[in-house]
Amino acid sequence: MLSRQELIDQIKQKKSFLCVGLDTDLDKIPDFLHDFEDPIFEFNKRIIDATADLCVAYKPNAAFYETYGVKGLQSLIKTYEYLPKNCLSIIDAKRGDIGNTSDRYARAFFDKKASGMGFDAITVTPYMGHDSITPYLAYEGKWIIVLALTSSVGSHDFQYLQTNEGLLHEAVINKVNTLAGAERIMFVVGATKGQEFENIRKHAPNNFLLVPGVGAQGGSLEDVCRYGITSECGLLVNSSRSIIYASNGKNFAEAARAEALKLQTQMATELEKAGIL
Ligand SMILES: O=C(O)c1cc(=O)[nH]c(=O)n1[C@@H]1O[C@H](COP(=O)(O)O)[C@@H](O)[C@H]1O
Repeated sequence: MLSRQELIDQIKQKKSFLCVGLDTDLDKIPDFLHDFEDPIFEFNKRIIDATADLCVAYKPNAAFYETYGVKGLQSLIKTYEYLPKNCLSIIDAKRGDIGNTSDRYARAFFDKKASGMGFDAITVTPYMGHDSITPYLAYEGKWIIVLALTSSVGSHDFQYLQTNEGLLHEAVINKVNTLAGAERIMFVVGATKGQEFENIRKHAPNNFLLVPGVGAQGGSLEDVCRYGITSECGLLVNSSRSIIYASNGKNFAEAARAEALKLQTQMATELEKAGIL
């Protein structure tokens, strides 16, 4: 489990705020891996081995495992076990439900004794309000990563609606920040929303932001950092497909490392520019 200070220390040590997304798809992994008993785990293991010194977080997306039923869950549990302890482990589950159900989701992903998984952090949707978020806070030291302004095309459908408390995503950030401090709460802000980070930082000056959308979705790391980076970095930038599917040949792990290294090199420059290194 990584505390906020430990996460910041890792970022400085590795000169990286990269999160590698493990959106592992049996249709996209190299053919030779299908000869293994657990191709998903074999793929993840090699990606992790190839990138662990370049990133500070891993984010398996639950959908890519649940789609394969029991076997997929077994691959997810093995992947969780394999994740390096000096990296933040994020389960991208995007759950949201009434209190007692949220408590079960929290237990499923946070309580290793119950499920075999003890992730450090979970992504949560805020739509059902505070009682859909507080059950996760009962798990001491775990992070809750709340969707605020997503990278999706549909983000305009609801997230920019004007409310009495400002734009809906602003209201989400303000309300959720009353539930717990920045050592427990992060927000998702899509990299495709580079121009929005200045405003987001007005509402979330201290929170870490999980920023997906660099790579396959076209978001720019430079744009994100222009207003998103803080004196403690405050960013975890995720990329999934552009790293893990850089090649589908025998060299896929080396190709993934090369892509991760490109991002890590840019991140080191941004950390220096911000005076963090
Ligand atoms: O919560 C997320 O991680 C998330 C939020 C968001 O606004 N946009 C977004 O793309 N994601 C996730 O981030 C990952 C992005 O993957 P790539 O586009 O392949 O880098 C996927 O697992 C998405 O589900």
